[in-house]
Amino acid sequence: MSVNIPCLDLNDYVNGTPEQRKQFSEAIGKAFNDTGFVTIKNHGLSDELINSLYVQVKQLFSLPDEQKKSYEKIELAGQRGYTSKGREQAKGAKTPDLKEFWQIGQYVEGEQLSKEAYPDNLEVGELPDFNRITKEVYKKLEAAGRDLLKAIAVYLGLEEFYFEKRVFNGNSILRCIHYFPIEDPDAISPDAVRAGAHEDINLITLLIGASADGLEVLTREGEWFPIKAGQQDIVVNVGDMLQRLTNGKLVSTTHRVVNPPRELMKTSRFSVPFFLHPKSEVDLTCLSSCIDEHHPKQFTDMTAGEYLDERLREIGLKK
Ligand SMILES: O=C(O)CCC(=O)C(=O)O
Ligand SMILES: [Fe+2]
Repeated sequence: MSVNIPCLDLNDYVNGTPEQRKQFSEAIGKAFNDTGFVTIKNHGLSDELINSLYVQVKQLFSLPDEQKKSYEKIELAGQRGYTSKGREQAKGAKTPDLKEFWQIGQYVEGEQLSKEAYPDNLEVGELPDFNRITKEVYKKLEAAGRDLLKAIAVYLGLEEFYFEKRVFNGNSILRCIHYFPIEDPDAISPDAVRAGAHEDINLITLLIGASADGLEVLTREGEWFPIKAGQQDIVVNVGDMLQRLTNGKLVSTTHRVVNPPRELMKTSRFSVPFFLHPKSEVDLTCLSSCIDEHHPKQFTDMTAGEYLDERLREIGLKK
């Protein structure tokens, strides 16, 4: 099986020569056409920041369930604060994922946006450093994501800054996930997994190296390919919104997180994806440059907000 997930240097795009920038755009476009996944180095997050993030994330999930549940606001559909075990399942799956998570949304600046689309973030009263560090991580991943979108815009033949105003104050989410220990493997439903096969909803996802293996991507040949954990590089993949906008030219690749082997069942896994979303009112109608007689239009016209709403219902977070 030949799967090539290239590692690209973001510095080549941000500070590179015109030739390096062009090569970066071509390489990310090719990978997104091909597997839908790349890894990125020089993303702007130091090892120290990532280590302190994981220290905080582990502390958060080691709080008693009752305390965590005081931060669970069902009416926010999991978009802010805590989501307890058993609430989210992959689209089309019957059994919920074996995980709990905490979500942080946009720190809106310079304009008034509806509280319905942008509820206030919840702060963890017990862990002031968690709030501070996750905010820094949010901002840094958002900045890296905006640079990646510039390179992607160039690849698509759009103006370099096409995405900038569309993602400014965008509805992006930083999700801190705990895949809890499976104390008794025989007690769980046979089809229960850490994260069932799914595609991400948003434009692109930036995923900080997880604390353990388990992430797998589905190749075009229909085989599952494992992504090694614990690397300093950030894994970046295409989400359904970018696939829609590009009429399928860029592929939103299916991925999942499998359960650990039996001897590691009682261990936790932590991971922190950043889902980069546009503003809710952004139009996701397929770009006309991506439609022709060989590539007929595949998706109905929708705004990002409408699409997000539909998907949150499908995964059980919104009723
Ligand atoms: O935990 C991971 O490595 C991936 C998580 C993921 O795919 C998601 O939350 O959408
Ligand atoms: Fe995902």
